[in-house]
Formats: sequence, C-alpha cells, structure tokens
Amino acid sequence: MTRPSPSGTPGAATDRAVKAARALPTADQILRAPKVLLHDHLDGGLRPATVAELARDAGYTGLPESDPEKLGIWFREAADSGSLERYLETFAHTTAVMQSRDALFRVASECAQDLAADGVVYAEVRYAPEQHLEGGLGLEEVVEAVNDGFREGERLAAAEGRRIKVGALLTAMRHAARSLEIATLANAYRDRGVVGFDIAGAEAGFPPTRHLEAFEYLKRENNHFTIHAGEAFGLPSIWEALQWCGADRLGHGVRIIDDITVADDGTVSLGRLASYVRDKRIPLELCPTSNLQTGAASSYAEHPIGLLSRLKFRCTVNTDNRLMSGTTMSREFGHLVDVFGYTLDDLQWFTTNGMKSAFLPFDQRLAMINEVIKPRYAELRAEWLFQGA
Ligand SMILES: O=c1[nH]cnc2c1ncn2[C@H]1C[C@H](O)[C@@H](CO)O1
Ligand SMILES: [Zn+2]
Repeated sequence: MTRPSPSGTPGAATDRAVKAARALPTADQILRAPKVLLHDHLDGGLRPATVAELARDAGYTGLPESDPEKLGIWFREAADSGSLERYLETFAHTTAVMQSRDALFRVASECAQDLAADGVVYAEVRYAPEQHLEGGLGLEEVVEAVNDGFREGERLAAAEGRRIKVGALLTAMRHAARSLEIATLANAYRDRGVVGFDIAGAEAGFPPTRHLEAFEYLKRENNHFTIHAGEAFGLPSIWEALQWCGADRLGHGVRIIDDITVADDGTVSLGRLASYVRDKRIPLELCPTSNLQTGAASSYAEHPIGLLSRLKFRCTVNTDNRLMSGTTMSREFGHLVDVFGYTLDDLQWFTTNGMKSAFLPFDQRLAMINEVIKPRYAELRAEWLFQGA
C-alpha cells in the first residue's frame, strides 16, 4: 500500500505529466508553437485589404469586390470549386496588383510579418517571377523587390519580438516555357535570399518532364527543387517528378495514397512508388485545406495525412494559399488536432519534418531544430507545471 504524500498520491506529478502529454493542444498553444512552412505562395497569401488598396493604386478595375471583408470571402468561395484549374483562376486578381516594385515589396513584407505573427519561425515562400513583368520590371528586379520585402518583414517582426527566417523559392509556370530561365535565375540568387526552385500551375496535361532541362541544369549546379506533383493528377506525375526530374520534395504529393492499399483487416501494403517515397524520406508538402478546395481530398478527417503520418512518411503541414483558403499554419494544425487528436508531440514531429526538409544548409536546419523548435515545444509541454492543481 502506498502512503499518501502531503501533495497528494505518490506519482501524482507523473500522472499529470502523462495527462498533459496526451491532452489536445489549445488554440493558443498551437498559435505559440514554433512552426515551419515549406509550401506557401506569395501571390496566394495577400491580405484582402492589401489586394483592395493595391488595386486602387494601380487602377486595376477587375476585382469582383472592393470591400476587403467581402473580397476575402469571394476568394475563399471562388477557390472552393473542386477543380485545380478553377482554383487557379483566382490568382489573376492577385498577380494583377503585384506588378510594381512597391507592391511586391509590400506584399513580401506583410507576408513575413503575418507568418511571424502566426508563430512561423522558418518559411519558404514561392512565386513565379514571370508573372510579375507586366508593369515593366525585369526578372531580377522582381526577385530583388521580393527579397527586400522579406528582409523588411523579418526586421519588423523581430522588433515585435517574433523572429522568423524567410527564404524564397522561384516558381516556373508549367504551361509556359520559361523554366530554364527561371532555374538560372534561382541559381544566380542562391546565396541572396533564394533557396530553391519549383514548378506550379495546372498539372493535368503538363507533366514535369516538359521542364527536364531546367531540373537537369539545377542538378548539375547542386541546387534544390520541389515539384508540384500528385495534387490534381496521380501517380505518373509523382513518378516523373522523382525518377525523371529528381525532385527533392513533392509539392502536395498527396495522391501517393493511390499506391497504398488498406485491407479489411487493417493490413497496409505499399506499392513500389509509395515504398520508394517512404524509404527515401521524400518530404510531402501536404496542404489539407487547399486539397479540400481542389477536390484532392473530401474532408479533413479523410485527408490522407492521417494514414501517411501513421505510416511515418515524411509529412509536413502547409498552407499553400492563405488568402484562397482563408487559412494560417495555426488553422491547418487546428483542423488536424480536431480530427486526428494530434498532441504537441505530433505537431513537433510535423515541424521537425519540415525543418529537416528545408532547403537551408544543414547546420542551420540543425540549429533551428535544436535551439528553437525543441526548446519551445518542451516549454509548451511543461506549461501544466505552472497551472493550478
Ligand atoms: O496548389 C497549387 N497547385 C498548382 N499551382 C498552384 C497552386 N497554388 C498556386 N499555384 C500557382 C498559382 C500562382 O500564380 C503560381 C505561383 O505562385 O502558382
Ligand atoms: Zn502550391
């Protein structure tokens, strides 16, 4: 028999520690938890009020709404189409107002500040320089405006006590034919704010191999790239992205689920491609809300991230387009906590996966994991210590 101790039964502290570890994180804890974001589009993350103001300044009359609140709702509803092609149509309005140095600088600065306010400590934000030339800027001027904006946003966030590091990914549009030029641009700016390359846009009909020259060039340069693949189109797109193009990561990659079967008794079997993705620790840049909008998944609860995480694929959680999805990293985590019961340990696992998969030098990734992510999660896990009995 155990003797009661003055502070309760022996082991009470341990019991509370166990209970706390199993508890669902609160919205406030999720917000304060350090987060890593690898898949976020600059032209998909503007504040609605900024879109409206920039449109007014630039004399762009094509916006469907001028009131910021209604405009934010419009973007979300228009993107809720169930098709990637229709989802992508909404970007005509954001890119239309991002055609000057000032506009790009402002959007990039606000992006860094908004992510920092959401608890993001490291982000890779992508955009397609070729879509920002209509106002007369050259490709280099576009990259420099965005880089300068990110640096300004980082400074302003740090002044508020929220430190964030932002790297740019340069995207080439897969329906266009400028990928080699954009890859060359990414390589030229690799030590000046640009950490890698990507291709985006409609997937069906535009396989990654159309841009093989760009990928082969980057491989020869020992540079990094991710490819949007396995979002609107399935396994062949993922296979090409990995085995023909040599992608370091998969943008979405959610349809890898098509190569996994779960038998009635719960036995899981992986096909050759799914095995390869898991064995090689290929990072999946999963974007739950965006996938619901484009029809790649039918509900949060049924999103493949649940199974893929259980099977220990290298899953990361991302926003894709905060404006079109009305989301933030905290909201994405919140949805997953709601349906899968994820704990702080699970959120730390996604975050560490993100940091391990970043296109940042290894020493910096390690320092971010050991000096920032682990200690801050540890502190969140210990909060119960300071709460009443
Ligand atoms: O999820 C996406 N899939 C494919 N293309 C996308 C996605 N989100 C944004 N884009 C496109 C539209 C943008 O204008 C472009 C560059 O950020 O990338
Ligand atoms: Zn994307």
